[in-house]
Amino acid sequence: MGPIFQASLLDLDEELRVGPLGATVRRTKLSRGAWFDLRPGWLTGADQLYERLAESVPWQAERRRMYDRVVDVPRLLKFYDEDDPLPHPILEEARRALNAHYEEELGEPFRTAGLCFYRDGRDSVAWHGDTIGRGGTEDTMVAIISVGCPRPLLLRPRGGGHSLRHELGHGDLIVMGGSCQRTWEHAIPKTSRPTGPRISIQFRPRGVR
Ligand SMILES: O=C(O)CCC(=O)C(=O)O
Ligand SMILES: [Fe+2]
Repeated sequence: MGPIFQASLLDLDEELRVGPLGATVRRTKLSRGAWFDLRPGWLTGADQLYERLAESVPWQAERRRMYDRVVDVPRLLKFYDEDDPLPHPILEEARRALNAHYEEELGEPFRTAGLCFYRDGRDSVAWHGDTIGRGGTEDTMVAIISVGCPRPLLLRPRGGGHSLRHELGHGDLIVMGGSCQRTWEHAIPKTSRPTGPRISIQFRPRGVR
């Protein structure tokens, strides 16, 4: 059993399902050919998904070399490669729906699913772009579903500049596209405010990390 997420009362009786995309998706253009799409509340009944993922995903604590030190990665991780069964059928459905909406523009399907578990406000992801694979040299897309407690996702132009802040709430979808991974950076900052757990599910094309 992971950290407790206070289920949103409104959500409790709702069926777990993905909503429509289409005209409900709002695109914001950034500089240098980057953009992001937002679809708040794409997943309804998301409490069930949060609970299942928190309990049943074999979460991994990782350590990474940072210069001359080895440090704990400040979040738990689990990567599902393209042929791995996803840990909940709604994620297969979400990926199919994302592909129906984005595949033509993306030029290939979303295939892999990376999961992150932010246990509390001390967990975070530092400024970065997903530049492994196609994301480093060409336009691509990364689609993220957020469940659990809201956390802000920050975006800033690579090399510095004003950052944009979007609170990603329970069931929300954000898709970063165009040149976003190589010309902009994103982060989930730490916070000292009491913050419950959040799980993010990132769908990416083959090879992008
Ligand atoms: O948790 C998120 O929404 C972002 C995660 C992320 O940027 C990554 O894993 O590359
Ligand atoms: Fe990322």
